[in-house]
Amino acid sequence: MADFVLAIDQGTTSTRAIVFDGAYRNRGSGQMELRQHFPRPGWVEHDANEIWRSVAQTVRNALADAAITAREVSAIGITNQRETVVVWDRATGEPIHNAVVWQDRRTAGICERLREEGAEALVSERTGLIVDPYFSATKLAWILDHVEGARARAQRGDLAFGTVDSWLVYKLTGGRRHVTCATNASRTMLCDIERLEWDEDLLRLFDVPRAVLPQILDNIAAFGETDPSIFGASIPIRGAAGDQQAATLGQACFAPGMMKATYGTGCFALLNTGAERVSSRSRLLSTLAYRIDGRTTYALEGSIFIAGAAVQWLRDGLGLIERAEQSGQLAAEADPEERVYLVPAFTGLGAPWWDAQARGSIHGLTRNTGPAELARAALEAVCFQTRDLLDAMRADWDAEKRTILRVDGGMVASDWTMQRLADILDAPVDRPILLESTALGAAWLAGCGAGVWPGQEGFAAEWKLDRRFEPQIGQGERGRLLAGWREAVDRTLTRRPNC
Ligand SMILES: Nc1ncnc2c1ncn2[C@@H]1O[C@H](COP(=O)(O)OP(=O)(O)O)[C@@H](O)[C@H]1O
Ligand SMILES: O=P(O)(O)OC[C@H](O)CO
Repeated sequence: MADFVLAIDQGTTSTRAIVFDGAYRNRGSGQMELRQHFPRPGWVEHDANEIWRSVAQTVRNALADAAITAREVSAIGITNQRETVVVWDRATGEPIHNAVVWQDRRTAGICERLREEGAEALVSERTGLIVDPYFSATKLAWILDHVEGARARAQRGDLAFGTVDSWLVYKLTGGRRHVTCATNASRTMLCDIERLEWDEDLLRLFDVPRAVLPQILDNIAAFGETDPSIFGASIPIRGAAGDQQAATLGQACFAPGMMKATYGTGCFALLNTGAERVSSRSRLLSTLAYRIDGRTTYALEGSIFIAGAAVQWLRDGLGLIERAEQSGQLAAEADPEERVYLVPAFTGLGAPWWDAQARGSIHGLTRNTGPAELARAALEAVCFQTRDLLDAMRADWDAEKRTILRVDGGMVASDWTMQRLADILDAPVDRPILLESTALGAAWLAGCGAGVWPGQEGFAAEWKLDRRFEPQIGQGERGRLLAGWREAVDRTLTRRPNC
């Protein structure tokens, strides 16, 4: 059997497919941008059929690029933007509404009401999440309430709900399978993350009929076989995971205490807490890292909404740079005596603050402040926000452990930012050679499931360091930097966090 494994990475802004060989080398890939629909302020939608077409096309392109046929692929692994909701008609396979994307805030009012009614305790106990429009449940209920006749059809069992993994498995298998993986289920706000079952109390709370829900599978499982008409031969789908969990796997963060952070447009950090489900006192999410062989591994997760997006703002908003990679060089020219802080709350602040109303601010401007100081402030903001997440994680779980952070995503190409990150965290930052962690994680699930790739230990042994960034500044300087950042955040928040 060939050891080629195909990863489908269906992200928020683009869809990618990568063929990996048994040495985890990228042997061919395809990528397509996805159109973003903003029907009203705060609303974000995707066309679910376009998502599917982009997957089918990028897989074909990746196979062609690798010069192999579907017959030579041992297995497919799927990873996806999480929380995004698709509802389709079981008879026709047609979505009844555009996919409502994780960023969509249309159900903010519903969440506010649920919080006022005291739903937070139940939601947090069963799901490890906080009541927020980010997650799937209220988006699903919204579709059922706003598409004519949908609720009655859902109750009759005529409609199916899925996160993007579920939708793709359904399409790939020619409509034969309606399943989801445990990590995606854990983000719906409908799943009990200890029993790994849909929860009756939550279904009642969010008014979701059980008949629309998919079956929950482990991250390595028999998800189905692709319909032979799609790629010319049937390929088994052996793995699936939400994209941040897949990156955790791709970074081989299998041991408790290991942590990864992915720096793309935003940043998502996950700390493996092992078999222990940690309830956060700092408003981090307590979520699934993965579920393999019927055993659940948990994680604490923190999300930063603006990471690389701050660099895009320097480029597109301020015109200070032409290309993202110039940001580090510009930041290095900043006057060390100038202390300028940017709090990039462009769309509110995520964990651990969760202040949706906060907006971005700049502190410490003087007549000497110029492009270099602003570039440094934008890159440092990503580092300070990561420090806030790390502090929250340490407060929640085993403060004694020395954390090593494994990083990936577009921003980690910047040596300046990675060094600053290590300085501000006061912890080493490890950048691997292979930066395709998300796709690799999905491929590993599938390759391991198909028996053509090694298990956790063998895979972890192959994780290779490109460069370790060690902290280089003293405690005094770090303390001054952090104090300045905390003051800037304090002045930006619109409400005090309840932690
Ligand atoms: N050398 C660099 N220095 C700083 N930021 C960078 C660099 N290269 C890319 N970025 C930032 O990384 C982001 C792209 O990363 P990527 O992982 O592709 O994101 P996404 O998957 O969210 O689209 C962009 O926001 C870009 O501004
Ligand atoms: O598609 P990405 O990489 O922006 O990731 C989105 C996250 O899964 C949302 O929770």
